[in-house]
Amino acid sequence: MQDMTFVLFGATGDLAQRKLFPALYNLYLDGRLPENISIVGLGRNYCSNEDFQSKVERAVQAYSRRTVQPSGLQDFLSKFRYCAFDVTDKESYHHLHELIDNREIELGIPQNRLFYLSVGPSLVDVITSNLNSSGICQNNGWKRLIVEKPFGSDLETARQLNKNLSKTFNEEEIYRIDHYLGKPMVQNLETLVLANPALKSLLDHKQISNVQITASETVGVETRADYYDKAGAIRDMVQNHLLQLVMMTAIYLPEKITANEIRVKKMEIIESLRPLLKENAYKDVVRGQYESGDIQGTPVFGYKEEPGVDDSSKNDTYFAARLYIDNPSWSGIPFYIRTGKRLNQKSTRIVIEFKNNMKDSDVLQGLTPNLLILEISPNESISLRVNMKDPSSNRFEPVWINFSTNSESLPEAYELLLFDAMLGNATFFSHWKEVELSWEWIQPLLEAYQENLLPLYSYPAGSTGPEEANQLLQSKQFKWW
Ligand SMILES: NC(=O)C1=CN([C@@H]2O[C@H](COP(=O)(O)OP(=O)(O)OC[C@H]3O[C@@H](n4cnc5c(N)ncnc54)[C@H](OP(=O)(O)O)[C@@H]3O)[C@@H](O)[C@H]2O)C=CC1
Ligand SMILES: O=C1O[C@H](COP(=O)(O)O)[C@@H](O)[C@H](O)[C@H]1O
Repeated sequence: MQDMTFVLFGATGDLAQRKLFPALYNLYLDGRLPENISIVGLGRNYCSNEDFQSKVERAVQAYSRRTVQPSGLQDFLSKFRYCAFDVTDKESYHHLHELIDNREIELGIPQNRLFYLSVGPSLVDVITSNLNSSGICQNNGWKRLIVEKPFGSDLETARQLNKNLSKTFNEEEIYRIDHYLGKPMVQNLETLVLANPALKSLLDHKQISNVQITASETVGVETRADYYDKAGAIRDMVQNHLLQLVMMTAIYLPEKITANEIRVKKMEIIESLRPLLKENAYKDVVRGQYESGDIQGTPVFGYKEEPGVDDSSKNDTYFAARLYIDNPSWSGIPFYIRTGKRLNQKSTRIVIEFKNNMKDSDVLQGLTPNLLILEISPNESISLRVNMKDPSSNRFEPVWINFSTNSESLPEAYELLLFDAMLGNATFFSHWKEVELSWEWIQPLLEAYQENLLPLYSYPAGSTGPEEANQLLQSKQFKWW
């Protein structure tokens, strides 16, 4: 891997502490960082380099999945420098430029520059245009930009943002990060069928009755009301993570293809998503907001009582939908997606339900549909549910064939994605076209929200979501798994 400078905007923020510093440390332990790397962290308040390094150390101690090794720790921390920086202040870019140049000379490294924008979406535009005008991007080496989600807040703002970014970076230099694409089980989907010929016949579309994708969380809005109350579940989770999971589930590939071809296949899937009309969206979409309740024995506030949330907020903390992919493979097979905060469990999973052509009869009592469950997080597993006859009762009982990995030994999503961006591999980053097509599908729903065409149902914290989400499936005699 080539030596480089890694510039982290938002180095004092939540994502940097909980995910990015631990990811860099784990890469360091695995010898997967460049031999010489200059890491520059930015935030508005003054902080000495020493204090910043201590902050990084505290983050690594608190959040790394690995035990911190005293031996290499000082060497790792010595790569970090801090620069007090306000994105709107031109002078800040001047100081940053000087610091980047000086460290490159000091370390004798080429002018390869990777910029990570771990800041709110409203700052992305101003940072990239200033990176351009300040000369930081007129370097003698490569440059790359990692942008966090959500990319824009609707179709128009996303298009505008992309137009502005492309004045400074071309498509190959923009890495739109969606950390769900870095989760090892999601990356596995690409080769699951290729590596397991037995699954190829199992995953015959003719045998599948429906697909369900769930990303449920027990946490509430936490300290992010300022952002979340404007975004809601639809922008925070659906436009990006859930639609990416739909694409990754639907592309499963019988043969090995190149990184670029995978992105093309994904685009084809999202392009085939049957559009929803805002007037009819209520038939296929359920949105909800949590009320007070109980999460695993602890009483919690309702959304409107959370700090920073307006007590008349109509923001969605839950979203469920039925969608169809109108291509020859998936035609007529419903995909159900759902996500929500303050639900009864933390779990991200894909469930494939198979058709059950046998009728319950005297000889076939207790039959339930076969299920293939891909558990993505917090644990990783693949399970197949089959029917076995219990000789004592002569009834069929469901049993599980289960394979699970030791999740603690697996790399975290941000580790895999940072490594790929450093290498210049964009396979598991969202191409602009995927993002644009996702917003195109979402846009009528945003309009339906605005025009009050979609009711907002409430659900108690600690439940599985609004009752209306069950009805989405009941009309076809299905239920959520
Ligand atoms: N937190 C999470 O779990 C996840 C976050 N994300 C995305 O990552 C991004 C960052 O999120 P998160 O870390 O939670 O946000 P935070 O609010 O915790 O951090 C925001 C960062 O931006 C900096 N910042 C704000 N205004 C300015 C400014 N004018 N000039 C310079 N720096 C500024 C802050 O620095 P300071 O205040 O010190 O000046 C801080 O470091 C967002 O796009 C979010 O959607 C994506 C997935 C998960
Ligand atoms: O991007 C986001 O993801 C997290 C959930 O991520 P996970 O890896 O824990 O499943 C979510 O809590 C957050 O609101 C959202 O911005």
